[in-house]
Amino acid sequence: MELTITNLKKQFKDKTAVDDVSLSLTPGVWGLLGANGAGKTTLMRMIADILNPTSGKILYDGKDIHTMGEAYRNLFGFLPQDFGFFQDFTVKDYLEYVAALKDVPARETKKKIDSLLDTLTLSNVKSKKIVKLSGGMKRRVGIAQAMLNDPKILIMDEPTAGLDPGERVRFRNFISEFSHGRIVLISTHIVSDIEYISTQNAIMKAGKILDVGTTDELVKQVVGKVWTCMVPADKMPMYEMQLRIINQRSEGDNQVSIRYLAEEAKTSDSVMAPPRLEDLYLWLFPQEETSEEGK
Ligand SMILES: Nc1ncnc2c1ncn2[C@@H]1O[C@H](COP(=O)(O)OP(=O)(O)OP(=O)(O)O)[C@@H](O)[C@H]1O
Repeated sequence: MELTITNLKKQFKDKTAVDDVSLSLTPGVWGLLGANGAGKTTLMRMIADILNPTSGKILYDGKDIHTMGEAYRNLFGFLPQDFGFFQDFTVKDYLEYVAALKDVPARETKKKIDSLLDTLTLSNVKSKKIVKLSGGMKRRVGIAQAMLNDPKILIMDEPTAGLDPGERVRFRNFISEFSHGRIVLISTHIVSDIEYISTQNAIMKAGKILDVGTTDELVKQVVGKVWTCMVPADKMPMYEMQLRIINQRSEGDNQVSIRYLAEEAKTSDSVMAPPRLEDLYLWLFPQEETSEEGK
């Protein structure tokens, strides 16, 4: 199974949101990383066949997705970033409605919904109206609707936004298990949410794919550029000005341990640290703050 994206472009008036993207998606979890406005949502909407490319092609096992119509939609699940719910529906009614739209066979609907509600810990709110749910619960209902038809291709735009730490861990495990034999593409700002489950990552900047690789392959770019050291707390303002600090933790005794990015050690006691995907992200997107909620 393969989704082949070739020279894909989307032009909005004078803005090129997706600029000549070529990418071959194979089964596994794909992390799509990029700063705000990089073009992730636009790319995902074209893959979901709800936005027409200006030029370029998307082929599913050699067939143009535009010509596949219903057949493509049947093997597809999509969680958009802005999810317009039917707020007055109960969770169960809403999922039944989506299941009918997606042609899930009636005899399988109840079992499928119950199983998703259970996995996404929504069983005890299934009779509640969606309008009454918390943000994280609504997001999980969104994830459930995307998965109702057991999709072979699952595209999720920021699925972990609003999930609490426990929910994120469950989400990661669930997606990791689900991805066998399927293509799962996830965009997120929360790098740690995909770093350990992604088979491959694609890094997007200004409409282009900068790099594609496993987490281990990609982080090689910042080997030798991530450092840790201890500094006196009262010197922190100076270090904050001079260094690209990724993390800091007060260690008591007026000491702060810091993790920073630099071509070479900037203090005599700095120790080189093994890089993480977040380090690479910050190296590539220096102005971008990563949201590490839930950590
Ligand atoms: N319908 C549209 N009309 C005009 N410009 C658009 C439209 N949709 C997106 N853009 C622009 O295209 C660029 C890419 O936007 P897109 O939403 O794809 O980025 P993103 O990587 O998903 O960002 P975010 O993480 O903030 O959602 C942005 O500059 C955005 O303003």
